[in-house]
Amino acid sequence: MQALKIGHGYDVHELVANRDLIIGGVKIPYEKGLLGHSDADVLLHAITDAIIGALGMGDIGHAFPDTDPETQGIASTKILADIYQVMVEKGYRIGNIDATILAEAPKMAPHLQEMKQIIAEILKTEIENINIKATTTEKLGFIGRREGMACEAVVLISQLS
Ligand SMILES: Nc1ccn([C@@H]2O[C@H](COP(=O)(O)O)[C@@H](O)[C@H]2O)c(=O)n1
Ligand SMILES: C[C@@]1(CO)OP(=O)(O)OP(=O)(O)OC[C@H]1O
Repeated sequence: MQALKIGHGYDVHELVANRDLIIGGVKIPYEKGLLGHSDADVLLHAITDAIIGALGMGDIGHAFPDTDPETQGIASTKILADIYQVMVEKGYRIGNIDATILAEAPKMAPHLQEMKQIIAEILKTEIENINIKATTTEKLGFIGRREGMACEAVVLISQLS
């Protein structure tokens, strides 16, 4: 029987002026962007953390410390691609991913298909295996006040036969 493993990821970044808003590898037009040591792609970080979690290897900050000057401004597509390689070397492939972006604005819906395409390409899986959705928090809390965004992701990985 092929072994299945599940992982969960959660990430938060602050919204600030003079930063690009990059989510799921897509640059989204908006008045603010997410702050981070990397490009602060909250969706890719949650997915990366979910894969790392499924592999039982800790978290994204362990693999990519935010104190490393070498990775300042790194694209999170690169981080996800690196973790994908680790996953393959350990003998696993993606089963499916389900992720939820928590953001009051802007609308993510017009960009979800492109995000899924980018993620499916990096993880060498069918686009049908990737589900991404978005919700507001009904103007409540730091997300509702547009001070930041969060993302949750779950991933199933299965052993290569
Ligand atoms: N940043 C967002 C938030 C939500 N959406 C889409 O709008 C729908 C309604 O959101 P509620 O939080 O009011 O339930 C939701 O189903 C998403 O499709 C979005 O695109 N971007
Ligand atoms: C990705 C890393 C590394 O560049 O930095 P940030 O962009 O600050 O993102 P965070 O979600 O705090 O995750 C871990 C970090 O080590």
